[in-house]
Amino acid sequence: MTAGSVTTGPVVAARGVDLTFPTSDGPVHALKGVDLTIARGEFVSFIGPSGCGKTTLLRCIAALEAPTSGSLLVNGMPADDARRARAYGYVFQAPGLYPWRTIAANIALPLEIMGFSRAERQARTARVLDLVDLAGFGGKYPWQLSGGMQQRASIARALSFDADLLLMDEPFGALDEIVRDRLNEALRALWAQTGKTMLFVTHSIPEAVYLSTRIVVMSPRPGRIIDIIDSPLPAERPLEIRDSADFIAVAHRVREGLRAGHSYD
Ligand SMILES: Nc1ncnc2c1ncn2[C@@H]1O[C@H](COP(=O)(O)OP(=O)(O)OP(=O)(O)O)[C@@H](O)[C@H]1O
Repeated sequence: MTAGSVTTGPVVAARGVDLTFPTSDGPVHALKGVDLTIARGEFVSFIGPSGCGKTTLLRCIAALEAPTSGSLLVNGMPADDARRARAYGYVFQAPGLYPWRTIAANIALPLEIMGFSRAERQARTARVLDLVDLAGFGGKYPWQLSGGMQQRASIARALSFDADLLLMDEPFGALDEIVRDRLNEALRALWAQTGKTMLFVTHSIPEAVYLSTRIVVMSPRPGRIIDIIDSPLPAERPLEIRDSADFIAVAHRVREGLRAGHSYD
């Protein structure tokens, strides 16, 4: 068994999840009535305008926020228990690598905290560096790597303890389009190779459509799900698939959902 893994049942089961933040300007309804079931091995993207609750939903799954009401199970257990069982790796928009540590030492940090032996840390670090195509860069410092390579290193760090679930909050948002295309291809390959469940927040329609087996379209005030699209695209996805009729049709449906949920205020 890998960290936090279970063999059956959904990875995420959310029923009527609401989250209201009390603020000095009154309550903010970050999430309202979220119902969502995510099966093992899915690649699910969350897309929607700023403030629709994408990050809040990911943070609830990670037990970094607690819903105000509703039920949320991760690997069949309360999200808090799943966090303690190290059910997930989390990748943020900024790579968040410590500049005084080498790439390998950054990746090994969670393993150090978890008490893995030195030999095990080295073996795992080498394996995940290989998975993100950074073999040979472990001895470099973050500033010696491009932005795209740094983000791959942060994905490697999230993979290092082999959780079955990867939560990614706009990991490629700050990168230029060409680098982003390459990382999208690499992430699909990584997903196919590892079979992990991936939850991915993005503002980009092409990125969501290219990557996902399902796309969750969200809308703000209150943050809610307005559409869930099963992708008809094949597993094999060269970048040129973006010119196909199926791709364009899904992108169109996502855009329509975003437009319907947009209040223009
Ligand atoms: N800790 C907090 N306290 C008060 N309000 C919050 C807090 N965290 C989020 N919010 C509010 O909840 C709503 C949802 O925020 P969230 O960050 O989840 O949206 P998002 O869809 O991820 O946005 P973005 O695309 O800009 O990252 C927003 O109105 C936000 O201002």
